[in-house]
Amino acid sequence: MHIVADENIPLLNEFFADIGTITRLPGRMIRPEDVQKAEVLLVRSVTHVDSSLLANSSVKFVGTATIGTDHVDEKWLEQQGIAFAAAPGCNAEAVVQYVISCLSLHAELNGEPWARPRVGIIGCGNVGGRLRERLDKLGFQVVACDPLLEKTAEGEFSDLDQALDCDVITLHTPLTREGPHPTHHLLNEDRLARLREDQLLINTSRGSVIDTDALAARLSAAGAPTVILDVWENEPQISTELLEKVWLGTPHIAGYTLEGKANGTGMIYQALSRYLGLPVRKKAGQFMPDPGLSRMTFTSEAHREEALALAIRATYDPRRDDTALRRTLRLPDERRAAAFDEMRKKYRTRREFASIRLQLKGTANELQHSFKTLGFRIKS
Ligand SMILES: NC(=O)C1=CN([C@@H]2O[C@H](COP(=O)(O)OP(=O)(O)OC[C@H]3O[C@@H](n4cnc5c(N)ncnc54)[C@H](O)[C@@H]3O)[C@@H](O)[C@H]2O)C=CC1
Ligand SMILES: O=C(O)C(=O)[C@H](O)COP(=O)(O)O
Repeated sequence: MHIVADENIPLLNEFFADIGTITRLPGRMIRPEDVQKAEVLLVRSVTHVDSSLLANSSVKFVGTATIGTDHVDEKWLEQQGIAFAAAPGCNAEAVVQYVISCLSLHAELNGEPWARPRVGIIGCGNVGGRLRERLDKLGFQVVACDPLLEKTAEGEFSDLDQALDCDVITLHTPLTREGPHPTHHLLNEDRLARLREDQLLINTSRGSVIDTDALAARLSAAGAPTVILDVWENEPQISTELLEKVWLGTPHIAGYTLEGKANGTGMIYQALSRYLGLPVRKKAGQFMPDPGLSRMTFTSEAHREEALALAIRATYDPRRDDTALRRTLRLPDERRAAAFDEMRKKYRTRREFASIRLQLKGTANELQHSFKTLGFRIKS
């Protein structure tokens, strides 16, 4: 069996070498001639999978090791009888931890208590729903907006305007252009105009959920909100004007923990195995190496806010990725897009909170509860 795969999918050999022969290609460079004789195509978010790529191919199964599926024409695949599998929720935990890190950093730099702001979560699926639950338990006031879920899911939901009125607004919708609640340019000029200077807006969904030109203009006007962007319109050719104006900008890596990426590969391996009628023998967890940082200790002297900030930041500090992305502003225009992709390709090994075991010596129960809620493991 011939498998064509994006070279940035981790653990390709470990999961797929005994299923077929793997040809690895840069995701943005996969061409019709590359897949013509392939039976299986494995991609990440940068490969557009549609009739123009697959019309003359022998591909019978497409897997994307990502949560988002806006790069795949699922309707066309279905019409052609080509099986398709994505990896829902694979890196949801990574994105949640990215947002929590941003919230904690923002609170610390503004000298504000950690759980004070009201957080508006727009899109409450795997990422937003998990974030909602965690922030609720940590004592945040959460305003959840998800018009597609509100009729079926438990819990209270609010409308978009209520979510957009919160101290923090965080976007977790898919990118959609059709249906009753499309998200393309959901945050348009009109909605962006209503945002206030005291608000923080975080986008880890897809760049096109916000209108770039309108956001750049809003950030140049008086009373602009603080903005953190992980995702951008027209990646990898992102707007340098916008990058200069946001508080933090990262190169679409919110989901890039080792666990999140490996889960993505594991999920499409499972789907392909089931499709081929093969036994599912491997799991992402078996390929996880020991983390570089495996233990931290806090004593009874530990102050809750500081201890949480320290542990969160030791695991992930968004300023590091922001600094690296901002460095690309110095490059000539023609090299910037490649540098964006290169940063993602060579992204360091980032681990999740659960990879760290905390030793708590006589600390208050409240601190233990917060650490557990965040997902750290406590050494008893
Ligand atoms: N920055 C990154 O590295 C990553 C980005 N993502 C992006 O995050 C998105 C969300 O991920 P998940 O939560 O796992 O997806 P999901 O499909 O589990 O949840 C999305 C939720 O958004 C809701 N929604 C749809 N349209 C809406 C609208 N107009 N207003 C409010 N809610 C709406 C849906 O009802 C659903 O509950 C993905 O589609 C992907 O584009 C996902 C993983 C990593
Ligand atoms: O899972 C998703 O959806 C994402 O946004 C991915 O984390 C993006 O990573 P790449 O597929 O672009 O490597």
